[in-house]
This record gives sequence, structure tokens and C-alpha cells, in this order.
Amino acid sequence: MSEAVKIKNICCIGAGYVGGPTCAVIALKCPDITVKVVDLSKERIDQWNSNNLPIFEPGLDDIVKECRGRNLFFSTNIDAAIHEADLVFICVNTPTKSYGLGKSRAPDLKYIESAARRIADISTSNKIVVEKSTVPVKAAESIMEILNSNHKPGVQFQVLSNPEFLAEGTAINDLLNPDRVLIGGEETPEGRNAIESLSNIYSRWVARQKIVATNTWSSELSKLAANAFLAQRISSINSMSAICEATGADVAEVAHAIGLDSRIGPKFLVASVGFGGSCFQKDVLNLVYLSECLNLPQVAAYWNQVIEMNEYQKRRFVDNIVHALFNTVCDKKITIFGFAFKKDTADTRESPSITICKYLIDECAQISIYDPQVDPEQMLHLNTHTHKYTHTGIDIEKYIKIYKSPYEAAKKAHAIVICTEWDEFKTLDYERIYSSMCQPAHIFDGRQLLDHKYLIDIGFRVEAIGKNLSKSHTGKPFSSVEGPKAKRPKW
Ligand SMILES: NC(=O)c1ccc[n+]([C@@H]2O[C@H](COP(=O)([O-])OP(=O)(O)OC[C@H]3O[C@@H](n4cnc5c(N)ncnc54)[C@H](O)[C@@H]3O)[C@@H](O)[C@H]2O)c1
Ligand SMILES: O=c1ccn([C@@H]2O[C@H](COP(=O)(O)OP(=O)(O)O[C@H]3O[C@H](CO)[C@@H](O)[C@H](O)[C@H]3O)[C@@H](O)[C@H]2O)c(=O)[nH]1
Repeated sequence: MSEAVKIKNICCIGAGYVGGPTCAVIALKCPDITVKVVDLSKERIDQWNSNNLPIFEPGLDDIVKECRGRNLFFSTNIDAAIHEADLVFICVNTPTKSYGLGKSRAPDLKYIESAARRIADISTSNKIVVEKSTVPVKAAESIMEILNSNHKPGVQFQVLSNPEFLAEGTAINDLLNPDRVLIGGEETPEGRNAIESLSNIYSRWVARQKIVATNTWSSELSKLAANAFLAQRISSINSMSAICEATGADVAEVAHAIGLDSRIGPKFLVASVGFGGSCFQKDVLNLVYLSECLNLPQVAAYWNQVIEMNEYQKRRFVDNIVHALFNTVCDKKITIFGFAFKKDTADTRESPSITICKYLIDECAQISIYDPQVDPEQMLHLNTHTHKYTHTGIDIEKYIKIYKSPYEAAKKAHAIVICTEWDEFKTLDYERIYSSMCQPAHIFDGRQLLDHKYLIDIGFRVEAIGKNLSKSHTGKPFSSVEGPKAKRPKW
């Protein structure tokens, strides 16, 4: 590739949360480029071709409606799309391995490898292959080796790393107005030309100074580093929330106060019941495993603590629920508000709600769940593909009921547990809810979402992450769930 190629045909392998929205935005901004999004899953492709898209993402429907059939196509014909493309995005999943070497930590790269092998098999013309999936450092090298070992004579490949930074729920805005676009490539004339070809696509709507070129390994590591830093911020503020509950400091006030320091900044400091989503845990574990493989155990332990803190936060929250409900939730109806891992998405991957429900089921609670977007089947099975719950063999369907109305979900419940920060939870009629519940009625706010004073005035017993509201009701601070009462610090 002696000069930057003008891209006319793009193939995207993987029609998921990244592939679909990213390609929809590229098609919108580049009407002269044909974009084909392909996937092994016929069901997913059929949904992309229907009025009921597989992903709930604000703003996505309108873009797909505008571009689909014009220059945006969804298909299972993977080979044809690869064959025609000048540039291929690899957007397949890279979940944490559930077997073998690196089990529960290393990313599973089997989907990446199979996509790379397919590209090598099918390609009869030069292609730029863009690794958009999140991968360990040096994955591009493996992709290049697979391509170069299997290609047809005369066919050349360039592999770029172009990690995606969109967050679910705000994906369209993030894609239209990214903080940066990162492109890593080989430090050769061919590598620079490939970077230029991809930059020319993004520069249709992203300012040139926001398109950052690096070497391939920096780009791959920057994606893991960005997610690790973001997850670390949440674990840090969550660790503060435990201190707040034990002392009477208010975590929202602490977050505001520290966020005013321009070196710290105000974003991503909302203490919560714990972070969820398909990326943070997986990518931090990926970094931990990478560090271990590089014989850097201290680095691995440092980042692993981010995950440990997240687990601790979820456990702490549930322990508190059990203690506040007079040390037993057995056979009590507990209502979970929110099953998605954050608002404005129907995605439940690694949602804290799952862990919370499992812990409560371990205590034999009867769980009722309401979420405005999540598929009821997923909630009924706690996002597993079976109704049997883990090692206990518990039949979870016996313990879970799904409701279409928050008011029905809360009827005769002993407690409401806010797990997702959906806006609609802020404006429910809590007086009506209170009068339909078993008394004393409890609310556990895992998202600092509600007006606690108002709820206490209604009569609720309220406990919230990072706040000590005890003076208003039981006199027991949130953190006393640890067992022996937290000791007052000596100054
Ligand atoms: N979800 C996010 O918000 C997000 C954001 C940034 C980066 N990422 C990263 O992007 C990657 C994709 O994430 P996602 O959430 O879109 O995953 P996803 O599971 O929603 O989608 C991946 C798709 O790839 C398909 N696939 C797998 N192997 C294939 C193959 N060989 N040929 C064709 N299709 C194949 C699967 O069927 C699936 O539909 C991951 O590495 C993830 O870490 C995700
Ligand atoms: O102050 C905060 C911010 C977030 N969260 C939680 O953290 C999780 C992740 O949220 P967010 O980062 O907004 O959503 P994701 O879609 O997981 O996006 C992250 O993961 C993506 C996949 O790698 C990256 O592309 C994004 O840049 C990165 O923000 C969710 O459970 C949130 O509720 C908090 O608890 N407190």
C-alpha cells in the first residue's frame, strides 16, 4: 500500500453493541461509503433488519432508519462482505475466558482468531484490518501473523488498532462527539498510510486534532488503561462511601468537594452499588492477567484490588439489607428496581443487580424485579441461560417474579432496592408505594438517586450508599452490617 487508500467499502465483523452503532454512525457521516455489518448470528442480523433493533440505545433507531438500505447493510453473508471490503473492522466479543489457561482472567481471543482466519481465507485484494475489539497488548501481532501465514499470493494486509471508547446509553453521542479517536499502526510508510486512510473516515466529523496516532501497542494498552482508570475511580469513591457511612460524612459532598480540584475533576465519582457492564471487570482482569504474564505481580495485585473493592461493595450492600430487615429476608418479598447495569440501556452483562439477587436468593428471599427496558426472560434467569442457579442448584424461577409495573412489583414488599439509576424511579408515587408495602417499609438506595428526606417523611426507613441516615430512623449506621459496630476513629 504505497499511499493512503480511499475507502469505499467497509465490512464490520460483529453486529453487537460496538459494531452496530459504530457502523451506523460511519454510514451516516460517509454516504459515499458502503458499510456492511455481518455476524454469525442470524437472529441478531434479523433484528438489525427489523423495526426492533437488538440494542436499545438513544438516537440509534433514527440513524439506522436513515441509512439502512442506502449505504448501511446488515447480513450473515460474511464472506461476501469481506471479499468486497477495502477495510475490515473486527468488532467481535472478547469475553473473559471461562476455561483453561487464564480462566476467569484472560480474555478469550477465539472469536478474534476465527475472524482473522476468515479474512485471510476470503481476501483476494489488499485490506486494512482494524482491531476495534478490546484486546491484550500485542494481539495485533497475532492477527498479522495469522493473516500473513494464510493469505493468497500478492494480497497485503495492514493491521491497525482502533479501540472504541463509547459507553452504553450514550453511544451515539460518544460516537458523534468523541473525546478522541485513537489509531495505532506500524511505524512504517505502509502503516502510516493505513492510519491516514482510517483517519480520513473519522475526519469527516471529528476534528483532526482529536485523531491521535500512536504505535500499535500503545493504542492497545491505552484502551485497557482507560477502562482501568475509570473503574479505579469508581472503586475509589466506593471505598470512600464505606467510610462515609461509618462516620456521617456524605459521599456526594465528598465527591463534589474533591471533584472541584481541577486535577481530579468532577466526572465518574458517583458512588454506587458497584460498577457493572461487559467491559470494566473484563478489561481490568485482562490487565491483571497481562501483568502476571509479564512477571509484574505487584502491578497485577494493584489493579486486582479495583475488582475486589467492587465485589466488597455489592456484598456490603446486601449484608446491610439483611441486617436492616431484622437479620432475615427468608420468604420476604424484596423488590429490585432496575436490572440493567446502568440507565438508558437494556444490557445486563455483569449488572450488579445479578449479584445482589443471587445473594438475596442465597438468603431465601422472594425477589420481584422491575426494569423499564430489560427483556423479562433475562431477568427471570438472572442473565444465565439456565434456571438453575450456580453450585447450589437452586431453581431460581421459584424465587423470582418479573413485573411490568413498579407499583405491582412493590406491593406487599418489605423493601425496595434501587440497583439502576433509571430517571423514572425518581418520579414514582412513593406515597402510593409506601401504603402498599409491608411495614416497616424499607428503601435501599444503591445509586444515590432518590430524595431521602422526602422518603423518610413519608415513613420509609431509608439507607443509601455513602450516607448515614440513621438518625432519621433506626439509629443504626449503614456500616454496622460488618458485624461488630464500626469503631469511632480516634482523632
Ligand atoms: N459494549 C461496549 O460498550 C463496548 C465499548 C467499547 C469496546 N467494546 C469491546 O468491543 C468488542 C465487542 O463488544 P460488544 O459489546 O459489541 O460485543 P457483542 O457480544 O455485543 O457483539 C459481538 C458480536 O460478534 C459476533 N461474532 C463473534 N465472532 C464472530 C465471527 N467470527 N464472525 C462474525 N461474527 C462474530 C457475535 O455473534 C456478536 O453478535 C469487545 O471486545 C468489547 O470489549 C465494547
Ligand atoms: O460515577 C460512576 C460512573 C459509572 N458507574 C457505573 O460504572 C459502570 C460502567 O459505566 P459506564 O462506563 O458509563 O458504561 P460502559 O458502557 O461500561 O462504558 C465503559 O466501558 C466501555 C467498554 O470498554 C468503554 O468504551 C467506555 O469508555 C467506558 O466508560 C456502570 O455500572 C455504571 O453505573 C458508577 O458506579 N459511578
